[in-house]
Amino acid sequence: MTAHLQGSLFDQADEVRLGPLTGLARTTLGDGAWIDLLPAWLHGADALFEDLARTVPWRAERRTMYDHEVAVPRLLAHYGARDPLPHPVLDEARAALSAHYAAELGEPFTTAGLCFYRDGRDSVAWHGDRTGRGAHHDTMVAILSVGEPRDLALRPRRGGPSRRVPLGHGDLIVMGGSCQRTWEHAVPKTTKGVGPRISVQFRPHGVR
Ligand SMILES: O=C(O)CCC(=O)C(=O)O
Ligand SMILES: [Fe+2]
Repeated sequence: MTAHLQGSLFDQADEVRLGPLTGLARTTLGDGAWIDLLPAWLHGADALFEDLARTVPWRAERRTMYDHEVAVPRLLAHYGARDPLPHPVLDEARAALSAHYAAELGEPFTTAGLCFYRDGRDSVAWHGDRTGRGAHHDTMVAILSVGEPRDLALRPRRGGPSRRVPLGHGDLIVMGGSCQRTWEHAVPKTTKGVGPRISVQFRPHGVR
């Protein structure tokens, strides 16, 4: 009896599953941009972190900056629309997001980009996801975060104060409207002792 109870409690804590999206709350940023937030959408986020850290074929990339080749300060992986995602709960997350935003977005989320921030020195500089259609069209980028929280910073492109949203442990943020065009986002470096974080970014076709 006792052993059974312990077993089921352990299973519950370890179970990786999504909650409902009903608690999503929208914040209007201005210039047609908004963010939707849902803290702790994913239960068992630590277990998913461990699984992704171990099983995803992480790539360390290098980029040319001016005339130097520098290491990209995070590890990366990318899954196209037809690639199997590295954990079944990510397929569920993509389907749930596609269903929830179907009317507003008008198309499904298809691709998944993954970033692994090993410690506070890993980061992503200010940018918008506007290599593709995000440059000219309203779109959405949904990000599920597991591992230790890191701040996602957001600032208006035309200038003005930035805001920071700490994201980790199964939190969901969706950047929508003109956010990729009129706002920029970043994961700033930090000298605080922070543990590793993995983010999963779901995007529609042609948005990068
Ligand atoms: O890790 C994050 O939450 C943000 C990543 C990001 O902005 C990107 O890969 O375009
Ligand atoms: Fe981005």
